[in-house]
Amino acid sequence: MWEHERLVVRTGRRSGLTTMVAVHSTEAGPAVGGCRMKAYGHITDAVTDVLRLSKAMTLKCAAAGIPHGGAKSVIVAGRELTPDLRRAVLLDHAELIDEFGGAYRAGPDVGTGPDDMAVFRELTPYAYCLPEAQGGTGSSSGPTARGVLAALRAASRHTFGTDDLTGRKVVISGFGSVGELIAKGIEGADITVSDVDESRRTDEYGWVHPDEAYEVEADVLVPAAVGGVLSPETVRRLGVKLIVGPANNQLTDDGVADLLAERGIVWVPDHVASAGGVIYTLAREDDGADHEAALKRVDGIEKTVERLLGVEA
Ligand SMILES: NC(=O)c1ccc[n+]([C@@H]2O[C@H](COP(=O)([O-])OP(=O)(O)OC[C@H]3O[C@@H](n4cnc5c(N)ncnc54)[C@H](O)[C@@H]3O)[C@@H](O)[C@H]2O)c1
Repeated sequence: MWEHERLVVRTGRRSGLTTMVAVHSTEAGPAVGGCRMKAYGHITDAVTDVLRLSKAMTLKCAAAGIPHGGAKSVIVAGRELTPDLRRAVLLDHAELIDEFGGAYRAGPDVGTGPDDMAVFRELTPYAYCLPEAQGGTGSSSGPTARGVLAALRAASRHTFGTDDLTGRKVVISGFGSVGELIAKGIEGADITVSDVDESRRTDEYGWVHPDEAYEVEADVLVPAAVGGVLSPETVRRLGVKLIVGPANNQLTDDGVADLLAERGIVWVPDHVASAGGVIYTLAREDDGADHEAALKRVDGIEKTVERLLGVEA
């Protein structure tokens, strides 16, 4: 069933590259969501991604109690763009964002960052997270990681009876900006990380090949790379008790949640665990909250997860 308000796919007049915006819902308020820049095998894969991600943003805002709807945008491009072509496609995309007249407001996502948001701002006011030097809140990775750690505390109390993870084994799949901050924020645990990018390997933590990350016997699994990692097939092979992480759309379909429950594996929905970035950004940039007050709102994810799992306070 078609449940989105709007999907626009456009060939950029400067770059010749395809970009798209999907607005899932503006019922609760203007729709917010990141702009993903990524290579896709086929254009239909990008459309599927933008539709799923925008819907997840509606759920994320609702679970976080934010008066916004969900949207997402995609720039179909790999990492090999020249600086000129990158700028051209960003300007093309900014033009498209602006046509939504504020119904869609963009932030960074995989493949884009604060500098790209500054390029958007040249053509539209509807971009968050500009670099701090330009008056924005910059990367949201820190608040996102903080929100995951808050979710992890509540979920650990539910699963293990304590939020002290000393001596427990934790596997983090995706050792990027959020994954690394999560690793730093977990005290006393035996941490193993995994990434498709071998250059991310470090002596500080154990290392497992990405193909095996979902088979390791451990207490906690933190999906911090890409979506679609929890399928009926992977769930059968999982050797963990708790899953909580920032990757968006972790399940290949909703039925996988039932399979996890059948196996007694606790899973914190990603739209709850990964909301720290959007909570922080909107608190600072829309509501004028200061850094500490915005972080306090991010920490509210702990209470949300307590309620979700029925944890005794
Ligand atoms: N940064 C945020 O504020 C934020 C907010 C909400 C959700 N998320 C989600 O959290 C996840 C991580 O975000 P990030 O900002 O750290 O991204 P990132 O690009 O910095 O890191 C992702 C890492 O995952 C690795 N990777 C890619 N495919 C992989 C695979 N199949 N197996 C293992 N590793 C793989 C990449 O090499 C990279 O190091 C993403 O799914 C993102 O959508 C991020």
